[in-house]
Amino acid sequence: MSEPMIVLEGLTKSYGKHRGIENISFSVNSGEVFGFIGPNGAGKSTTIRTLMGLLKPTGGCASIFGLDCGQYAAEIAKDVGYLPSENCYYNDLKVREMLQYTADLYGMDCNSRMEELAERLNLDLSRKIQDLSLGNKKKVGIVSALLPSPKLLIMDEPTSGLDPLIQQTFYEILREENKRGMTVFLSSHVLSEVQKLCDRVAILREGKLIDVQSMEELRGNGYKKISLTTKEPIMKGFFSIPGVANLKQGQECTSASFMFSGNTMTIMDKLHQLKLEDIFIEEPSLEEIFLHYYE
Ligand SMILES: Nc1ncnc2c1ncn2[C@@H]1O[C@H](COP(=O)(O)OP(=O)(O)OP(=O)(O)O)[C@@H](O)[C@H]1O
Repeated sequence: MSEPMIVLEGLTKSYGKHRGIENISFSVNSGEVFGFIGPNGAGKSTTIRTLMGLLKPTGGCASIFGLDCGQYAAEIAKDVGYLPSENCYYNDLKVREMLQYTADLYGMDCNSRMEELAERLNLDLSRKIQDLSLGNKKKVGIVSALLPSPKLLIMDEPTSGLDPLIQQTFYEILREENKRGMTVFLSSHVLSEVQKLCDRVAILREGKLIDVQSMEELRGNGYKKISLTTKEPIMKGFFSIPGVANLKQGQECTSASFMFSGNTMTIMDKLHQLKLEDIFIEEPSLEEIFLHYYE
């Protein structure tokens, strides 16, 4: 069993009267790719900034590498690559100079890695930061976080603003780095992204942790998505049986879609009673599995 690399215990941060995050507890193991997911305003950035020691918690505590995040922020930062949700750069610098500055901070010679990452992400090292598009600025942040080959990578919404092809390259890079031993903690409000990359995911809503699940658990919860049309109207309450969720019926009552988890024979018996015109039984997307968390 691998050691926890990040531990949050009852972590709370309020901004005066405004809620930030409340009583968040979970841990991220060494070697994991861990997703942190929630809609806008859920508290992802607040949590990450607290982990980086940029915000002081108003309750609870957090540690990275066994060190308290507030007290040992500088010590921790030596082994962490961090991509904030919004980056502030020295606009006058060229991309290469900016990245060299990062390498110097870590006291490392990262030239060949800089060239390689920039080439893969299609980032022009000779341009001035101020002339870059938002997406290209994001790439500077990504390269900067990856540059020192940190033990732990913490990224806040890394792919927002990146075009789909570059996103794919970014996912490849993360997978390779993870194989070589880098632990990854990333926040996102895009489930498909988390689905592609992560081993486990923490689900956040309105500042509170709702659940922590492995991708296998999420996938293996047995839900099937069933959509059907019938030749005759379906009676009201026909699908009021255990295991049916998110039922939606058409106005004419000749179509229905729902999620089902339970005994296959029970639902097959039910379906058998209908004069079916068409039926689709599919694996639901993560979005659909997650829906009930946010309803
Ligand atoms: N400096 C601040 N002062 C007051 N309230 C804040 C401050 N920063 C964040 N909040 C509040 O804390 C809550 C969590 O915000 P946070 O930015 O952490 O969420 P998020 O999940 O990262 O969302 P997004 O994806 O939109 O960045 C929100 O209700 C937000 O309004």
